[in-house]
Parts: sequence; structure tokens; C-alpha cells
Amino acid sequence: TVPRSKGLRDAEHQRASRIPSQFSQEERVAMKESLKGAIQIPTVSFNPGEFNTTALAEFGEYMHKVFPTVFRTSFIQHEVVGEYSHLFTVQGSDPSLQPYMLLAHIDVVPAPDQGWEVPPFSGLERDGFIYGRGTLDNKNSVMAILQALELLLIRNYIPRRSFFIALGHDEEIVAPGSISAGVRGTWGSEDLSPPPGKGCPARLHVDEGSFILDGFIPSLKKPFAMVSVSEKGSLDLMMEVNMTPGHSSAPPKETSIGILAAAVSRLEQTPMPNMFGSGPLKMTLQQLANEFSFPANVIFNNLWLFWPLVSRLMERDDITNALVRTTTAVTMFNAGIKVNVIPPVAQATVNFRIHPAQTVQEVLKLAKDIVVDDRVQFHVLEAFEPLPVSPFDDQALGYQLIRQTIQSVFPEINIVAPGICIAQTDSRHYTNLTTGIYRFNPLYLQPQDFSGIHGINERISVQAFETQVKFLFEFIQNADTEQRPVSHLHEL
Ligand SMILES: CCCCCCCC/C=C\CCCCCCCC(=O)N[C@@H](Cc1ccc(O)cc1)C(=O)O
Ligand SMILES: [Zn+2]
Ligand SMILES: [Zn+2]
Repeated sequence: TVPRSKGLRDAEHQRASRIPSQFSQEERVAMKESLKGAIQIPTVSFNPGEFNTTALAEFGEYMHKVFPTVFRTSFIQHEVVGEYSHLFTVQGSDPSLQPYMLLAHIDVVPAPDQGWEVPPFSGLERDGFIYGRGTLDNKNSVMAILQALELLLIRNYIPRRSFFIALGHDEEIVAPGSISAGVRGTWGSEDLSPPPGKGCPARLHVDEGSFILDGFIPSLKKPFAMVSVSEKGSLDLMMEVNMTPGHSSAPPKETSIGILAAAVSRLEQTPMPNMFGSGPLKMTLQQLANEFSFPANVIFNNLWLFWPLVSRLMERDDITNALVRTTTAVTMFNAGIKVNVIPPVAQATVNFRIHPAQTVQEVLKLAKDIVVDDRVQFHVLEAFEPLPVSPFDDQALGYQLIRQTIQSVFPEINIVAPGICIAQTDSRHYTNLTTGIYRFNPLYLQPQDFSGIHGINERISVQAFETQVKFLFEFIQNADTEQRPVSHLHEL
């Protein structure tokens, strides 16, 4: 712990130099217009190596235009990494303080027009919401981080603790993560304990990957903040059936399409085992137990007895089901060359999101045991193991900084709980550099909002975006604390 005198000075310093997170009406209008402009640039990632490079280049110029102070501040270094990713190094006044990293991504998934109330790249504002692809995933974070920094700099802020802002351009494709590869390249090290002066100096990473969750669990009436201290693994498995093509007037009993469709159907009809009780979920629910109304509070305070009931209830909803098991999503099916030709090949791709209690190999074996057809070939396209759990006890400074900022910006939220991200984030590329990886977007999220992520009518309220800027404005200042991680190998 920091000695009292130093701690006191630290607190006094914090009080004396604290910049209030109050923004003028003009600044609030400007920040929402900046987000709209960002949404209008279609920075779509399609497949590995298939990006809208024109839009990505335009976005780089756009950042210079809307955040001029960030780009002209002498203690901020900006580097373009991997052609379209951006790494900002903000040099603090106290080099003895371990730096941290804020992550976000510029690229978005495609958004066909159909189903959208407004065109997905219009950035139109309706009833207090800004609509568009990337408003939640993840241009809101890109713009909020840079906006908060711009507003701090305009108010003559000088950070004490250095930090990095890593804005990737390929998060939405399975890539080596150009920004992380670039960052590692910049720091010249791949390992957790590099020689002095080498390696990733940032021991705290904050990325997308959770929210203030509102309405995801029946009988839990109050929203709570879940900070993801881990994330599920993933396995992209391509299944293929090859057969001799021929005239469709004399077809075999089963074609390659029929064989593969049956295999895929067996996978869909046979969910992976329910792993409730092993992984961060139990911790999340135990922290929430007393927030539930009766009798749920009794149930969640006695999971040793009621866990079979809880695990069954959580299976009923797609989102909470994703917390208790490895999920199976058949996302691509390609086959056939012509209506009167027996199809030579059929391919299907299955996207598994792996529960922390399982491994890639275990899921692969389970899938083969479910398909149980040696005419089906298996090809692993990409795989990531579930990530380690980052420290979240009272000594974990990174987690505590996030918790502290949540409580100051969202005073109405009285529960901050660790949890797991059911999706993947760019932070998966940094696990060999630090264990202090946290995923949290300071936004309220309701189930219907989740359907907008990679779906239709993705939107963010103007007020929520302003609050996200406020959160980062506060977080960056909170991180200036002189408190240091305790010696027992804790990261920030
Ligand atoms: C106990 C309370 C209930 C908890 C309810 C949880 C609700 C959902 C909350 C957060 C989900 C996080 C979604 C935002 C981050 C998504 C980031 C993303 O889309 N990542 C891609 C990365 C990827 C993976 C595989 C690929 O081939 C390409 C990209 C993703 O799809 O995961
Ligand atoms: Zn994302
Ligand atoms: Zn995404």
C-alpha cells in the first residue's frame, strides 16, 4: 500500500488537479456529430485481407480532423500500424508509474440495408438515438476514448501515468490482430517478463466485451456492471463432404449436401454439455445473490443446492445459455454447382464459442463424436483457447480503477461483478503480455440492444455516448493515482 504521507499527497494532488467532467452544450453537440461522422465512414471488414481500405484510410484522416489537439500535443506520439491501425502513446509525467492500454476497433461487420429503420451507415439520429453499424461495436469506444482525451487536453490536462490507445482495423476478422502484432513489434517483446526496458510496458488493458447489463436475468430487477475478467475461446470448424459428381437424373441415395446437412443437424440437436458452476459465472451470480427478490435471493445464496435448477433456467435464453456452455453456431453452408448436377463437394462452417471449462481439443472431439460419419472431413480454420481469468481482488489495481470509475460515473449502480465475455475481443492477442485484461464498455445494455450487435438497428443513445466519454474522461484521471500493484505478481 502507498505510505500515508504519499497517499495523502496523492489524494491532495488528485483533488488539486482534478478536471471536472462537465462539458459545454457546444462540446456535447460536437461529440455526437463526431460519432455520426465516424459511423458514416463504412470501415467494413469482410474476410481476412478483405477490408474497405478506402474507408479505413478516410477514417485515419477523419480522426485528425475531429481531434486536432490529440494529434498536435507534444507528449502524444501517433503511429500507423499495419497500414490502417493506430497506436497512440501518451507520455505521462511520472515514468515510475506503470502504463496501461485502452483498446477499441475501427472496423465493423457488414450491414445489409434490409431490416434497418435507417440506412446502417447514415449515422442518423432518431428519438435520441444515433443509429448505425459500429455505434455499439465498436466505433463508440474509438470515438469516446479520443474525445475524452481531446477534451482533457483542451483543459490543459497532463497525465501522470503514461497510457496507450490501440485502435485496431481488423478485430472483426480472424486475423493475427495487426494492431497487437504491431504493438508487440513496437515493444519488441512477446513475453510477460521481458528484460528491463523491453516488452509490453502496459500491464492493464481495457477493451470492449461487457456492459452495464439491464434485464438479462429474470427476477434481477436492477442493472449491474459486469467487468469481463475472461473471455470464451473459439473454434471455427469447416466440415466437408466430397462425392463424385454426376447426372442428377440418377442420383445416389445421399448427395454430399444431404450427408453434410444431416451431420450439421446432429450438431445443432446435440448441445455441448452444461458447464454451470465451473468458470466465472458462479462468482458473478454469488455477487448478485442479494440483489434478487425472494425466492431468487435464497436460490442464488444456496447455489450448492439449487445449481441444477439455475443451470436449467439459464439454458432457456440464448444469451445466458452462452454463459453455461460451449455454443454451436452453424454460420456458413456452401454446396452445389448446378441444379442438374450431383454436387461434388459440400462445406459447412461451425463457429463454437468455448466455455472456460473446456479446451479446443475437447470440443473438437465432442463434435466428431456427435457427427460420427467418416464421410465428413474436419478442418480447423481458427482456434483460440478460453482466456485466463484476470485478477479482480482488492489488490488488482486495474479492476479497482474500473470499479471506482463505474461508481463515480454511475452512482445508481451498486453492483460491479466480474464475469466472462461470451464473444472474443482483440485482447485475446495480448494474453502473453499481461494478465491484467479487462473488458467493459460503460454503457447500459438491454437484451434487445444486444441483437443490434452484428444485427440490425444497432444504435446508441446520445446520452449514453456522452456518459461513455465522461467515463473515459474520469478513468484517465483516476489512473493517475500513484498506487502501484502489490508485489505478489499482480498486474495493474
Ligand atoms: C450473468 C449476466 C448475463 C450476461 C449477459 C451477457 C450479455 C452480452 C454482453 C456482452 C457481449 C460482448 C459483445 C461485444 C463484443 C463483441 C466483439 C466481437 O464482435 N468480436 C468478434 C471477434 C471475432 C471472432 C471470430 C471471428 O471469426 C471474427 C471476429 C466476435 O465475433 O466475437
Ligand atoms: Zn467489437
Ligand atoms: Zn463485433
